[in-house]
Amino acid sequence: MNEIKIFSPATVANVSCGFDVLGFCLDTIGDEMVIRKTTEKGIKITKIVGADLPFEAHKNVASVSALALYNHANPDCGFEIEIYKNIKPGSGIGSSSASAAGSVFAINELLGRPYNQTQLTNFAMKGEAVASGCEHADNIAPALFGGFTLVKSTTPLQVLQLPTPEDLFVTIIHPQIEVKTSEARAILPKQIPLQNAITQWSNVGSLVHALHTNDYQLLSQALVDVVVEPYRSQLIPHFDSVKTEVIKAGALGAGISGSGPSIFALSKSKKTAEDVAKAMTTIYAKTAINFNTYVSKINTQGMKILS
Ligand SMILES: Nc1ncnc2c1ncn2[C@@H]1O[C@H](COP(=O)(O)OP(=O)(O)O)[C@@H](O)[C@H]1O
Ligand SMILES: N[C@@H](CCOP(=O)(O)O)C(=O)O
Repeated sequence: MNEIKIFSPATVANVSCGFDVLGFCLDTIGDEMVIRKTTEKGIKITKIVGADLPFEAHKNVASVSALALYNHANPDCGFEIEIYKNIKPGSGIGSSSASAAGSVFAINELLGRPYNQTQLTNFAMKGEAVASGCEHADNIAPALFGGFTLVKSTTPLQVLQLPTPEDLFVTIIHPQIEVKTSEARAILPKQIPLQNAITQWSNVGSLVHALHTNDYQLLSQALVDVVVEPYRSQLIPHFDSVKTEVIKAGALGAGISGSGPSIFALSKSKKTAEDVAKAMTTIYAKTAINFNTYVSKINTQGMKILS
């Protein structure tokens, strides 16, 4: 095989209580990428459609992660990368991760799969670090493994795959203002009060238990973030109203998707997720802010090979 076309999914990191460790993968939103072998050695970005992103290999996260794998594998060919962006950069639904994870997934396929998902995650984290200033894996892991993931540690990298309850649906609203992950990280405090830490780790444990036991009530109670949300929600206009209205519409809970500005909500059925989308839309429709809404199942497969 000399060429591959893939669907590289959007992801929701943090899932309220799990800053930098929890994430899940989306089904209906994602980029497409075409990667092909070349006789000329090295990694080149040859086409970017849908976003204004750098072509320089050391600046684009897709080539940075691809180079990490390439330098390790030292194959006797090169690769060129085409990126078709559907996930807006700075949206909070893992735009940079989709590129960073997509390129290593595709090159691994073209090389006959020498690396496992954990090794691919490690390579992709090098790209993610260019975008966010930090090697976090909470978007990369669900993009590569699919479903819900928990990053137990990054050094050494250990990713736990969590179960996905059958009826769980996600609603996303993306108000079109850009929040750079690096900036949304810079505003966070370096230390947190002990009582907040206790609340947060009790919620992370409960959320993981709820996924294992299909306990939607516990899941709803656990979708709370007392550590990061109080700071970042100030960057997102109408965040509090959206949260209040989506709960009235039947959502189990809602929070900031990744570093924002997207807001996610989880619901127990597609119908409720669609009602939640209407509630979100009603709020932003009254403002001058452009927005997109999406309803998606959790994608348990992760990356998809299109051809
Ligand atoms: N292939 C790429 N896809 C998306 N963003 C990229 C890519 N390469 C570099 N970037 C940079 O990464 C930043 C967007 O990443 P980030 O702030 O983490 O947003 P997101 O939450 O959407 O991933 C932008 O500064 C963008 O220029
Ligand atoms: N844990 C990170 C996740 C960033 O996600 P993104 O989709 O905004 O890139 C953080 O919260 O900083």
